[in-house]
Amino acid sequence: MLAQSRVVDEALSFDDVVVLPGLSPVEPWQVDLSSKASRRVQVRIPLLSAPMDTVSEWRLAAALALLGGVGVIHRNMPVEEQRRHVEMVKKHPLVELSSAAAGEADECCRVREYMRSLGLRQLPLVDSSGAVKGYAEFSDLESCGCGTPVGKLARPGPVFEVGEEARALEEVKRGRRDAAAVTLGGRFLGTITVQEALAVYSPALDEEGRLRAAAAVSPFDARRIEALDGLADILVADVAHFHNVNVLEAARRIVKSLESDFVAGNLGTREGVIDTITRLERVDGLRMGIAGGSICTTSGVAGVAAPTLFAVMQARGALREMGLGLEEVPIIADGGIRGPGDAVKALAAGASAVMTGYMLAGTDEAAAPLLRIGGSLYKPYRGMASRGALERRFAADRYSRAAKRVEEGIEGLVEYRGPLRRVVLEFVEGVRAGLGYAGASSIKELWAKARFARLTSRIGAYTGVVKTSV
Ligand SMILES: NC(=O)c1ccc[n+]([C@@H]2O[C@H](COP(=O)([O-])OP(=O)(O)OC[C@H]3O[C@@H](n4cnc5c(N)ncnc54)[C@H](O)[C@@H]3O)[C@@H](O)[C@H]2O)c1
Repeated sequence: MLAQSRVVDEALSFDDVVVLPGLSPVEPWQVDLSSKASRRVQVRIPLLSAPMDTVSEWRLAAALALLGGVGVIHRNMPVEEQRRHVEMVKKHPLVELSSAAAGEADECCRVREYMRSLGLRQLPLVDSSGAVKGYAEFSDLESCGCGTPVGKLARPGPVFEVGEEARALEEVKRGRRDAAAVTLGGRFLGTITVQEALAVYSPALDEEGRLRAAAAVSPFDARRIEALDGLADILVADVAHFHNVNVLEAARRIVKSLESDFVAGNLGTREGVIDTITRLERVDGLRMGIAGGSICTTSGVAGVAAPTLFAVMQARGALREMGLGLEEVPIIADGGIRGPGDAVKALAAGASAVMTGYMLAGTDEAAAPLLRIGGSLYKPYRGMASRGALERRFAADRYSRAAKRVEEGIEGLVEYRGPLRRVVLEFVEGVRAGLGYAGASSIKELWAKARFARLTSRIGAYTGVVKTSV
């Protein structure tokens, strides 16, 4: 009887519920996915990368912001390095660049092959210092003999500095060139190609027209917070248990003077949210979910968890009790998002955006190296409380201190998934389809309309049919 009375709630996770279909006012492609990552930070798509050292460094953060989301740079590195990563995103060109270009000493057949694969008539050539030497013309390479240094055939052409992408795009779009080189301080950054010029971009931009970037911090790390404040759009608290009086007190001391938005987390319960908002002068967002991640072992090690869907529902209830709107303190659903279906459930429950490491870890842009094992390609992926990640933290940051003597994460591999763009487009189309089924033309409408039903058994894709399509 006592045990029974101590069960205070039912912690639903993604597999326990479905969102019910509803009368749809729009077609899926018309669904607007713009949202907020925090009180003042708008995003075009409701997707944030988790601050994990196998996932979120500047390359991924820049690529994600170009597609409309926000990357949260991890804190497993010295303060100055994390600041540089945020700066790299802020200085990044506003178009996606093909990072490869022919070197001056390369042989013509390799360059020709590369140009053929991209369908290019021209390609910038760079020297070993990263300076652009000119452009190779495909027509010249067709007749050259193999072994000819391509640099010899280079013709001059315009070079665009970061900030001049609009002009470079215009050149390429109007067909004056097939490719344009973009440099940063004279050093080659990448090439804008015809494909890139024609693609539709909706980057997430700050007030000055630079890409959005967020950074993970510990509320105890005043030096890191000071170094990143005002540069990163959002400072995202990165502790496993924000609902700790010491963490709350440390956060209380720092939030007052912050220029950047501050997202508190991780939190899992209504009480955690109420205590956080009551004690802190400013909370610009809530990072909800404890122990839901695919690499997280907290629930096994400690017996404690707040599944992400449940945690979002708890936050929504707490905000309602406090008379706060979902747009005033946006909720970020963090942990265990396996794909767009889980994201739709999190959004329907009241989240403004989802945060994921797992979905992005296998992409080209993720921070970990690509590995070939037995003919298949993988990328390492690990929890931030795994042994390897903690060792790196303590080596890189002498101010870091261990609060626990136990690991709460594993180190593993995920399958290689190609460019981030592919994964994000799949995500966006899935979420759009979900909102379409639910009868919502925007996330705000989904909050108002969505209805959940409990599942009594598993549905779909469970017939024993073997998939042959790829
Ligand atoms: N989202 C999750 O479910 C989850 C779970 C475990 C770890 N992590 C991640 O792993 C990394 C390390 O996390 P961390 O918070 O253990 O590291 P940390 O050493 O940075 O801890 C920060 C502070 O959080 C508080 N805290 C953490 N765990 C606590 C507990 N069990 N009981 C009471 N207070 C506690 C303590 O005040 C501690 O000093 C972070 O990046 C974190 O986000 C995430």
